[in-house]
Amino acid sequence: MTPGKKLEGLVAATVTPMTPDGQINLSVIRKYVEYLVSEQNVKNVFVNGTTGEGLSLNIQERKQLAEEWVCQGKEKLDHVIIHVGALSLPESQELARHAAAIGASGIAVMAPFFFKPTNKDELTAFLQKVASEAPAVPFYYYHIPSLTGVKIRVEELLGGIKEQIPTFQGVKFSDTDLLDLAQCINKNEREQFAFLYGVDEQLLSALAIGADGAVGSTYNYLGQKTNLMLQAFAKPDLALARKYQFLTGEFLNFVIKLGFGVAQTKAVITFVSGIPMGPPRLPLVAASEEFIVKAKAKLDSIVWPDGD
Ligand SMILES: CC(=O)N[C@H](C=O)[C@@H](O)[C@H](O)[C@H](O)CO
Ligand SMILES: CC(=O)C(=O)O
Repeated sequence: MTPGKKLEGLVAATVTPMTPDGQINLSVIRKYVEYLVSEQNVKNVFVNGTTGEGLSLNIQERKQLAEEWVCQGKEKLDHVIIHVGALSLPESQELARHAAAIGASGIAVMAPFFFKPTNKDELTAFLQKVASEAPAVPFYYYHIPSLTGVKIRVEELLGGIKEQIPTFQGVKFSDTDLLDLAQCINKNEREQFAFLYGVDEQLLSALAIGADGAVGSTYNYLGQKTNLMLQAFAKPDLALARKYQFLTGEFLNFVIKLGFGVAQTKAVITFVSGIPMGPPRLPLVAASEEFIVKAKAKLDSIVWPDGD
């Protein structure tokens, strides 16, 4: 891992491999790391988040997964970010201390979502109590209002945040409100925060407004294609960049209509990578055979540009 390097480009939100009987399967993580680096050209991971079913795992499992990712990623990955958010503050603090102790390159926290913070000060207080347990580890806020129900605008949250949380380093922004994202970027130019977008199907729009990169589930299997989109955008060859976004969007639009969530993501990564990611944990249920057949046919049917 490369400490101090600003987080940018693509970050894969990893799934948690499970055995058919529902235990976490640490044994495939070494291969998973190799696959991401060599097949997808993705060198950053976000572990135990939404895609990783982090909130469906117990503390012990979350620690074991964090350790395995840091250990396997040490030589091969640039950043291993561990999501340590939890409903219970002491649990979240324990996970933050653990992530620091094992040498994670960053930690992220989503807003607690059963009893919810109702304003910026309450949310900041919670985040501060977690971040301060890992005083040498870059801290990211994970904004995902569609799942947490916490709709406090990030623009508002960021005002003065460095004073409260000196390790604050950026935001994983999983919302479609690009006005909020734009204001965050515009108002925090001096801070060197990383803004990582989390709605993969519209990443290009976020790049246009200044996002530094992206964290998402689809970079597990569309990472290489999305990297070509980033290159086209940087060139800039907007027509080519749009072509990539249209095509990744064509796949996502198709699977979203079939019903697309973490279970289906696990199935897609399994057939693309050949690594068995296993079933999800209840209340999620495994993707159907019919979904797998249709999704695979769709992905195979897409004709990608040459990329140069
Ligand atoms: C709600 C959710 O899981 N969002 C993911 C990350 O934030 C995305 O990567 C989506 O899985 C992706 O954009 C496909 O809809
Ligand atoms: C998508 C994402 O970042 C997550 O799974 O947490």
